[in-house]
Amino acid sequence: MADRTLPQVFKYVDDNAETFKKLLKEAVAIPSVSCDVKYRNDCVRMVEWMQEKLKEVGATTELRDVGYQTIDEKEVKLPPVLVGVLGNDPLKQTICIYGHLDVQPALKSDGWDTEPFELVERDGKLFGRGSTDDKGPVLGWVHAINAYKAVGEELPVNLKFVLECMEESGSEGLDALLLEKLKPEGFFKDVDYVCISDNYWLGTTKPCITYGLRGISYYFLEIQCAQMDLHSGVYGGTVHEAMTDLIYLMNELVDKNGKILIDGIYDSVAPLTDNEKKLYTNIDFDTDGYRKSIGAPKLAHNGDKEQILMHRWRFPSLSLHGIEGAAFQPGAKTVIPGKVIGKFSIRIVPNQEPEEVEKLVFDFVNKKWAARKSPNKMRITAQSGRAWTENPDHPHYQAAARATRMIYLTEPDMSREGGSIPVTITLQEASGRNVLLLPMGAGDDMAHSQNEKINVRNYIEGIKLFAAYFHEVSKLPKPSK
Ligand SMILES: NCC(=O)N[C@@H](Cc1c[nH]cn1)C(=O)O
Ligand SMILES: [Zn+2]
Ligand SMILES: [Zn+2]
Repeated sequence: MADRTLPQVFKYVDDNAETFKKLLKEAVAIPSVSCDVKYRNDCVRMVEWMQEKLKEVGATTELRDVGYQTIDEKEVKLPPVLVGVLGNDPLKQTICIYGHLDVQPALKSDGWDTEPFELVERDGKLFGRGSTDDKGPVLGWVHAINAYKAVGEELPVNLKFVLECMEESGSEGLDALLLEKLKPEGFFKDVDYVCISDNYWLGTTKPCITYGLRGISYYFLEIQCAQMDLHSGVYGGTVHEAMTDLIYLMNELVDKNGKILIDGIYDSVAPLTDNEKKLYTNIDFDTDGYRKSIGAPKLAHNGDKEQILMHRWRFPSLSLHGIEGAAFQPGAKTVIPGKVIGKFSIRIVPNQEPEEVEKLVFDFVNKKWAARKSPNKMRITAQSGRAWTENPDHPHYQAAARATRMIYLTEPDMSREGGSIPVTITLQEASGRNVLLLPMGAGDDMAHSQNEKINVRNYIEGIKLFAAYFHEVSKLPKPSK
């Protein structure tokens, strides 16, 4: 590739920033919320919209059926997975790119300043659900490909895409597609590297490259005391209330300092080595800025930087998320809910296995339930995905670091991340290749929260970063089998 290609690509990206924003606006306008079946057609529409974008850059695409999920004993069709292939030159490196097109739910009434599914630009930021998680980054790959095409240069790598629309809901059906269909069909045979852009910088100014994620073990704890909701003036004092039982159980799970109270939960956590300990000391992380950015009065662990990073990245944490069936709307509703479902999750870490964690949680909840001696019905179910770590000393990471330096003129931090992308470890195992997370967004993007955004700078420079990453990976030797 001629030396002037990348500057031309970067200029094209700068010159076309408005077009890239417009496309993100179109993507954000499709409310592809995976956890609510009401939006299932929008998820399918989102996948089809993206299929068109891949076709437009010349990829061959397929929508792969991944079957059904069971919701309230009903079978609901899962959105298809978009699989794409662009280029098959045996002399080039092949990168497999994964991303997701679904989003977390969002309502203006949750406290958004603007409509969540309408991308709004304000103060150099693009606000909208999915702007940073993960529609902006997924579109970034397409824009980077387009930029090479627009300046008349061949893409220096072959690409394979796996884009799903169920990531925010446990990636149902995806592992089976990857391991039982795509792998036997030979999809991974020529894959040399795997790259995912679905996380964020640690802070707001310094880019990073990510080599670890926590897994997630998500629980639904259901308690039923009656066939229907009850008037508390008529029935209060006469029934064993489901909500009272649920609050009791949920309060037994974790203490006020965040210590998980489930017996044995810390037993298999990978021990902290002296070498690993030193890593946390060298990382640039402004704990007070982090605290202020979320408006918290005080952080856990007395705000100690090393402890905060370790508890985000390499220790498990348990969060209580909500209660279905509870009167969460404003107003003094006086009902006794007949059935409530408490939702909580544990972010799991190396070397915790989901099956082992689920058993510990089930045993603990059953023990507490037996001690409670409630006549009500209790049921607990779980869905889980494993933690992932990778070797950050690999040439793939060095290539991504060179690309990052080219765009941001600074050394990226090698970081881990507290969130989860369940399919990462599956891709690592299915391909047998080095997997790398290359974040586009900043640490204050507020993914999953109110007013999610991506900075215009991160979006546009991120597209250049992806183009530079293609260039740097193309120069790597083919990894040995
Ligand atoms: N950007 C990754 C992300 O947000 N992942 C989700 C995954 C998940 C799993 N179950 C529910 N959500 C996360 O919460 O980490
Ligand atoms: Zn995501
Ligand atoms: Zn997410």
